[in-house]
Amino acid sequence: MDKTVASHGRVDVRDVHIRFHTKGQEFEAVRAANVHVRPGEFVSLIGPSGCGKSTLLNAVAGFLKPSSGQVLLDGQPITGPGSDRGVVFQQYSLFPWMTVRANVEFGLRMKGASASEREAQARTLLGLAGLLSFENHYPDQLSGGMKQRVGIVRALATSPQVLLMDEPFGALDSQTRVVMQEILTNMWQRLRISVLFITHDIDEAVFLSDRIYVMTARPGRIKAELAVPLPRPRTPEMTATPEFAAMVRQIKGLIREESIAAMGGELSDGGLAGLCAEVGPRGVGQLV
Ligand SMILES: Nc1ncnc2c1ncn2[C@@H]1O[C@H](COP(=O)(O)OP(=O)(O)OP(=O)(O)O)[C@@H](O)[C@H]1O
Repeated sequence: MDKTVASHGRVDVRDVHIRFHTKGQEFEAVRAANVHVRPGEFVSLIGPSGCGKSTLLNAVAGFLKPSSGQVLLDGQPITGPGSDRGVVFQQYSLFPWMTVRANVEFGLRMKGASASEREAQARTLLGLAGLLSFENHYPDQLSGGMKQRVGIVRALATSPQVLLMDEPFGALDSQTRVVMQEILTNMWQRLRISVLFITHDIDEAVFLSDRIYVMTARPGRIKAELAVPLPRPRTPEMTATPEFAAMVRQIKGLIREESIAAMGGELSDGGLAGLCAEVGPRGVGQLV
């Protein structure tokens, strides 16, 4: 379990276009996206609401097929969901009638692992997530942060090559969220699994990631690819460094342009400046 160098888990999204057909109309969600996750790398996708982040992640999960282009895992085309990819969503998806440990063991049971294998794997991962003393609790006895930790542990239990996380901390309060980021970065540093992570939170993306892809407003294209210059292991103190602040500022600027574009023609930069003069600086922050 304690891997230092990952040899599998390379994700290649090559020139992917995703179009939906609704009510007889074609709708382009993702255009010509190229995203790569190297084995053991932590990569985030960030962009304005509705730009196609979840759509792209769903293509990697195998929940939907791109209209064109390729999605590969370790060089093999992804044709559907598989146990080589663990998925964590914002909504907790635990079985309420099962204990924490039974939830974690579920995927292993499906794969035919023996009771002793299941128990050993579940207890190792629950220990890493600081949840061992809750193994016999039921989900409704846990806080939101704990439920999401169980969700992550459950996704990791079958030893996937890649962890796909769609706004996993989006439903948590800001303090819990920060603690969850630390727990996740510590677990990732220990396991070195490849991660593709979606977030709206720029600080979160910078703190966790090796690289960040910034997407444009719809149809989602890759606007920028940025390497995070912070060393590993990451510590909370790093969020107070000039490097961290500079990266956050850079991404904020990139997303701001796209958020304005996503809000349509009625808001130009000039129009926004007029609005800011009326509502004061707090109004600007809310728009970004
Ligand atoms: N199955 C679908 N059928 C039709 N349209 C869809 C479908 N799934 C997503 N869309 C549309 O595709 C666009 C991209 O959606 P997606 O959920 O991927 O964006 P997102 O960047 O993850 O958004 P958010 O940050 O708000 O979660 C949206 O306009 C959405 O309404």
